[in-house]
Parts: sequence; structure tokens; C-alpha cells
Amino acid sequence: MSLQFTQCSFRYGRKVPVLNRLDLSIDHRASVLLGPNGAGKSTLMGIASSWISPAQGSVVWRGIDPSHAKNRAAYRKAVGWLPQNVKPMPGLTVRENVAYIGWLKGMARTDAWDASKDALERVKLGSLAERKSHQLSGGQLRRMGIAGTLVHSSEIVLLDEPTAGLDPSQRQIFRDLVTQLLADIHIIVSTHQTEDLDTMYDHVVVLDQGQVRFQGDVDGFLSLAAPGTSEGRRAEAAYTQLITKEV
Ligand SMILES: Nc1ncnc2c1ncn2[C@@H]1O[C@H](COP(=O)(O)OP(=O)(O)OP(=O)(O)O)[C@@H](O)[C@H]1O
Repeated sequence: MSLQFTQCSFRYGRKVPVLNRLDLSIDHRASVLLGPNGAGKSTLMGIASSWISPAQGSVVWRGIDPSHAKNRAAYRKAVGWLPQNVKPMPGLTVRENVAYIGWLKGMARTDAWDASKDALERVKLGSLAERKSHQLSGGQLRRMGIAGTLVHSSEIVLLDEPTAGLDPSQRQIFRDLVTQLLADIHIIVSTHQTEDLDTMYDHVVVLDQGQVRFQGDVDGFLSLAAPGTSEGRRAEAAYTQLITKEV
């Protein structure tokens, strides 16, 4: 079970490349992709979701390469993606939004509708299923988006900055939810906040200026902090060692 990026390059228009021949293999249950603003995390997640095509190189999940048109639907069904800004379909209820994502991923309408109930229960939004999605709070909207990644029975879920802007209690709900989902799904979470690093992750990737600066387990990452760094500051200190300092 691995998500494999091989020599991936991408740039927006004529700009400096965001990713340049990036190689990365993720075969862990729970990975966190850390990096500063502009590091290329969302671009990498977009490529992993197959909604962005790399200019060069490939991404493959369990041997399925979405660059071949015949594989694309299977790839997108196996890979769930929560983009940074969840945009619900206006006018639809929470359940309709989730079922709609299932349908977009190739499910029959009735199957998507049936599966949407269970997906909403899993993210603890069952009681809000009939509410219009624009009435949800930011944290609830994020959970609705996660339900959208579950409705089509994904094998791996990509969550792009899922905790940005959430208050501490919503962050805790998110952590509990991810811990639960890890029982049967692979997860990659991108974030620019070192405080999101948690014992539930078994793999850390640090991306900076489109380059992988570190990959390894949480202990290996924390060991980069200078000796004597207090426990609560080790993640930040390790991270600061790795990323390019702005002048
Ligand atoms: N649609 C776009 N058009 C042009 N440039 C873009 C576009 N999206 C991203 N970029 C640029 O590409 C670079 C990488 O952006 P990306 O969003 O992938 O980084 P990120 O690590 O997710 O950052 P953030 O945490 O701020 O979202 C940045 O310099 C950004 O300005």
C-alpha cells in the first residue's frame, strides 16, 4: 500500500517550479506533511488527488497510475481528498453534499445516497444531515468534507490543512476522528503548524520550497531539536532546523 511520487515536477504558468523532480514514497498508516506557507503542500496534495497533473513524473497509488485515462476513475475512488477550502454545493443539504461527492466519484446515485448516511455518522454529523450546508460552522464543514472522502470507501484520504482556523475543542474532535479512521484507512494530513504533530502519526514528511527536507518517524524528527530543548518546543525546534529561514 504505497503512494509513490516519482520525479514529479510542477509549476503554475511561467513561475519558478513549485515541485522539481520530487521523489517520495508514503506507505505508512498516518503521515503528516509539514511545511511553511508556499512550500508546495497543496500542490502535492492536488497531484496526489489526481486533480492536478504533474508536468513531468508520476503519482501512483497501489500500482494505479491516474495518468492513464482508463485508471483515473479507479484511482479517484481509492483516493479521497479534502481540499484546503471546502466548498459545499449551495442549496444542498449536508447529506446531499456528501452523496453528491460519492456520485462524482462514480457511485450509482442510490448507493451514494445510502453510503452518505453512514459516512455522516462516522464524522458525528448524523444529526445535521438534513441541515443546509451553508449553516454549518467551519469545523462542521470540515467534517462534512471528511464524510465526502469516506462515502466512496477510499483506501487513502488526503486532508489539506484540516485544522486551520479551528478552535481547540474542534481540533480535539478532529484528532479523535482521525484516530478512529486510521483503523481502516491511510491518512495524509498537511499542515504548517508544528503543534499538529501528534503521536497518532507514524510518519513525518517536511516539505520546503518543493523539496523533501525530512522523512522519518516522529522520534527521528524530534531528535533534530537541539539537546536540552524543552519537551513542548521540540517539534518547533526540529522544524526550524529544516526549513529555509526567511530573511
Ligand atoms: N493557482 C495558482 N496559481 C499560481 N500560483 C500558485 C497557485 N497555487 C499556488 N501557487 C503558488 O505555488 C506555490 C506553492 O503553493 P501551495 O499552495 O502548493 O503551497 P502550500 O505549502 O500548500 O502553502 P499554504 O500552506 O500557504 O497553502 C506558492 O508560491 C503559491 O503562491
